Amino acid sequence: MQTSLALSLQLQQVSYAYEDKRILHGIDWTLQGGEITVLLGPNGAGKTTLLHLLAGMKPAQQGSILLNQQAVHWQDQQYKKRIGYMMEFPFQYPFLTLIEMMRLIGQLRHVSPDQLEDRIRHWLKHFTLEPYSNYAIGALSQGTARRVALASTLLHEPDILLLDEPTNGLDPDQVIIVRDTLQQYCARGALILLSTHIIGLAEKLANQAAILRNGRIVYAGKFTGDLESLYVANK
Ligand SMILES: Nc1ncnc2c1ncn2[C@@H]1O[C@H](COP(=O)(O)OP(=O)(O)OP(=O)(O)O)[C@@H](O)[C@H]1O
Repeated sequence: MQTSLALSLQLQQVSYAYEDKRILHGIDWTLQGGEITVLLGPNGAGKTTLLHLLAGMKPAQQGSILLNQQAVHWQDQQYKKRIGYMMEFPFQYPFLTLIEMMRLIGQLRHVSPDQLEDRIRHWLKHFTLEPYSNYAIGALSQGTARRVALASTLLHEPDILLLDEPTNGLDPDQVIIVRDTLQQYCARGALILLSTHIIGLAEKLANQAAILRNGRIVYAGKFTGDLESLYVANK
């Protein structure tokens, strides 16, 4: 993982609209490496749109995104190499086997051939996916497919992880594994931002929260303990 002591990701006056429908309104917000931040907000608040902008899937229409104080272009390949983005509904080729798909993603993310097999083995073991190695992706349960998506996201060792509702469909054992994995990954200096509707997970996982309502950040900062009250108080 490429880690820098002062990893920071900053949004300055970032706005976005779908045609004439304004979704994000002049967002100013800074995220730091070595921290897990949860992004909370009601359905339609703009969480996924915000993650898309940070992942470089589309450009901010106004404002800038800065990595370590340097503005980044949304198509900057050096920036994208550092990003691991897991979508809410990850695209997976249903006809490839699990191992074939991980090899494909590893190659697309430029993992060197001499490291790729070791990393695949590591993450398959970590997420108890080994028994499914030769299953077609389309035959996996929702929770198993989601673990595959997370393992694939980590293959190129990104130092910025953006995760859209990563624990949807996982059983409690797997939620705990994902939580512990993200905490260990963060301890290596990574910057982790995830959206979730599960307050209990957010409380156990993160120490930073942001609340997005109607395209505006109404709270951003540290929290301890009762996140539900903080959420309700920031309407
Ligand atoms: N491609 C699109 N074209 C037009 N409108 C869109 C598009 N994608 C999202 N929207 C609208 O933008 C708004 C914000 O959507 P977004 O998915 O970012 O919200 P969200 O906070 O992630 O919601 P949820 O919690 O339901 O996943 C919603 O009103 C949605 O309908």
